[in-house]
Amino acid sequence: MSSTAARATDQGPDQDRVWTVSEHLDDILGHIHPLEPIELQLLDAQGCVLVDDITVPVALPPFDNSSMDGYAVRIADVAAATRDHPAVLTVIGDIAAGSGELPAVGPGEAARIMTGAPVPPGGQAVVPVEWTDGGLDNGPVTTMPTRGEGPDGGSGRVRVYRPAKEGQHVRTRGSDAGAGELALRAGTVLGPPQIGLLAAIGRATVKVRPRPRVVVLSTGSELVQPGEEAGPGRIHDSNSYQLTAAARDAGAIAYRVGAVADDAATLRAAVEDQLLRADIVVTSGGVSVGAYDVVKEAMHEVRFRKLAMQPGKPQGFGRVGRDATPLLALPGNPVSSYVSFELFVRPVIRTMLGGGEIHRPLVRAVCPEGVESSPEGRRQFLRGWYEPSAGAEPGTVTPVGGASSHLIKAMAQANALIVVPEEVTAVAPGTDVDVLLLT
Ligand SMILES: Nc1nc2c(c(=O)[nH]1)N[C@H]1C(S)=C(S)[C@@H](COP(=O)(O)OP(=O)(O)OC[C@H]3O[C@@H](n4cnc5c(N)ncnc54)[C@H](O)[C@@H]3O)O[C@H]1N2
Ligand code: MOO
Repeated sequence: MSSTAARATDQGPDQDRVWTVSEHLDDILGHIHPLEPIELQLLDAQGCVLVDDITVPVALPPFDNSSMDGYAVRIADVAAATRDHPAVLTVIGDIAAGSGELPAVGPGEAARIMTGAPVPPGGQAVVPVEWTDGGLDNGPVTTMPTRGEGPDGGSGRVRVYRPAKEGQHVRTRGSDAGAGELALRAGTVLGPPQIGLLAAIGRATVKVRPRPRVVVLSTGSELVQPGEEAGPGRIHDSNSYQLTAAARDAGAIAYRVGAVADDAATLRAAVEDQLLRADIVVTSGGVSVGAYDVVKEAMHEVRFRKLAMQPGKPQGFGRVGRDATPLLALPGNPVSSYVSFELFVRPVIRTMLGGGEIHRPLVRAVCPEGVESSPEGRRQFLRGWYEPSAGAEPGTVTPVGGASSHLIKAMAQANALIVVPEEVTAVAPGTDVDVLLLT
């Protein structure tokens, strides 16, 4: 063993011990903190966690406004209106959404008003245009005559066929939220409706914990980029794509770095180059016991260990560079790297985000087929297809493909991981199992 390799392994009498999944996760999360808040433009804050309570600065809506295209009227004027005996009112003008100057509606008068337009002084209710003749003196209409035809539709008067109640079709000032009311609580994850609310109350920016920036590097001289021909003995680099997509899915900003060849100096330089834009570095491959295990060779700050899990036995974790950026070194087998991401990298991203769920949901489900064998002493994560049940009963889960960690197609056909505990070596058909949901 070279001196570099000696430093790269957990030290002491314990160095060959096998770590449990939770010990490794706890060790990692013990070094991870939510990122420092920053002020972001609204759309850049999507999916981020709000740092402060946000209050409504001015009432929402800010003024009484119409919820219908119609006529602003006085109640008394239309109280006795019927189809046979309509109220006939003088139309004094148009009020469009955005109007600043409002005509006052006096007795016997109506103002044509559009949805969202401010209700004018004197206007006590809005009668929808469908309750009127639209000013055309030809019975009820279904739409308003357009602007070009004049506010009164030609006659200067409108016939109203139904009475209206005070405030009918008027959305009052503050009916959504009053000034000073709590709009969003600190800790809220900003989804589309929350971003809409912030915009509605006039906020252009908001203080949130930013998305962690994850740099994904794959290692291996056998790797060829998709789109290029894979020559003899070579394969396409799928891990860097899968892991970058997984990082985005977890809420991170992810940068995929093309595969780095199995050369320690090249890998070290590539990692150091990336540190400037990384809150987390994820590598795939090069962590086992082979002669070309480059991550182990290059990253002396990383502690490499064996975990009691399958797939995903070899893992590394350390902090690199001036900012002690966390680096998670995942095994290269495609299923191993993805399962490791879900178990270890996703919680790191979610912890840095500072809110929301850290882990994928874990449910119980019946496994009608059972599991023929599972290695003793290792927690197995089998790929599965989970179907929820219609009622309160547990759903079902069916294994997809075998246990081997090169089965990329089966992984892509699964939506869950069946968790078989360390002490269980077989699952009888029809037994309940733990299932980690991946969607
Ligand atoms: N003698 C032993 N050999 C191995 C052991 C062991 O304990 N003793 N552990 C096995 C296990 S478990 C795993 S997992 C792998 C981990 O190996 P590495 O992390 O060093 O990964 P590589 O050797 O670089 O690659 C493994 C496998 O995955 C393919 N690969 C790698 N990168 C990619 C990528 N970006 N896209 C697609 N496929 C990739 C690579 O070609 C190999 O087939 O070690 C076992 N060996
Ligand atoms: O642990 Mo390896 O990750 O089984 O293929």
